[in-house]
Amino acid sequence: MEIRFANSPNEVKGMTTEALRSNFLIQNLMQDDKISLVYSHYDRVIVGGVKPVNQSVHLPNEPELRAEYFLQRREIGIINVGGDGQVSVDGQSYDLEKLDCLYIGLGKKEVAFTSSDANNPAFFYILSSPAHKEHPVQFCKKTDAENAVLGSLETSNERTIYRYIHENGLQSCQLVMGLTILNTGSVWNTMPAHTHTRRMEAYFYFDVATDQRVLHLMGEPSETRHIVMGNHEAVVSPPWSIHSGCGTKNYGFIWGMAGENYTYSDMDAVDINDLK
Ligand SMILES: O=C[C@H](O)[C@@H](O)CC(=O)C(=O)O
Ligand SMILES: [Zn+2]
Repeated sequence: MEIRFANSPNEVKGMTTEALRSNFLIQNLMQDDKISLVYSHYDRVIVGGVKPVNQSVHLPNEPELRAEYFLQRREIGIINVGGDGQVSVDGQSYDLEKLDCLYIGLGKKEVAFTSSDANNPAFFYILSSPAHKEHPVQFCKKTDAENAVLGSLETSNERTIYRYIHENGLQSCQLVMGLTILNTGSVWNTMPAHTHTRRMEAYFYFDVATDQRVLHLMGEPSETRHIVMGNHEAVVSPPWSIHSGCGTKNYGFIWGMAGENYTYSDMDAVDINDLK
């Protein structure tokens, strides 16, 4: 598991493209029959990806956690962005089709991931944060998630937001998680942008065509930077940073947060005219 420490806004201002990418961009999350994990010191969130092909892949107990098992003091949200797959939790198996979500609370010991078809494997994106109370395993299909249509074609940001783990959905200690899908012809996410210093956020872009890219925007509203991203890549947004993106074509992304509060709508909006 890769460990990444936090950066101050002043440090980030002076970063080169390469430094921005090595601190915030997470690549190669989906590797055949492997689990990839990055531990971020922003709210101690772990970002990961699992692509089981020919065998089941287990959630390991990472030495850095100094725990008896991964979820001893953590919770985890899982969303499948690939073919049909299964997640088994202490022997109980759950079927996850594309864009279904599973929440696993603190205390569960054995978590394993499998794909139904090696020729069309599941791609599980995972996000884990520290937890202090046990919540049961909860499952949500995309069709059952609370959703809201935002933006317009006129401003190239017509999109549907699906909320899975949140105040009125799957219950957690601090994890908030869902996804956003842009309509054809819309390329902007989260514009107007916002910050929420109470929570960090991570984005994972999916359904980005191989010959297309998303220019992800980060930084303080008056000091924006961009990171060019491809399919199945994640990016960590510090609590003081905007997180927004513009694609060369429409795409989808999973967002997830952890931190001080649990309120999806708690955002400090940034006026487009104030961006620099
Ligand atoms: O704090 C909330 C997050 O930034 C995202 O949910 C925003 C988003 O998906 C969008 O506007 O498209
Ligand atoms: Zn946000």
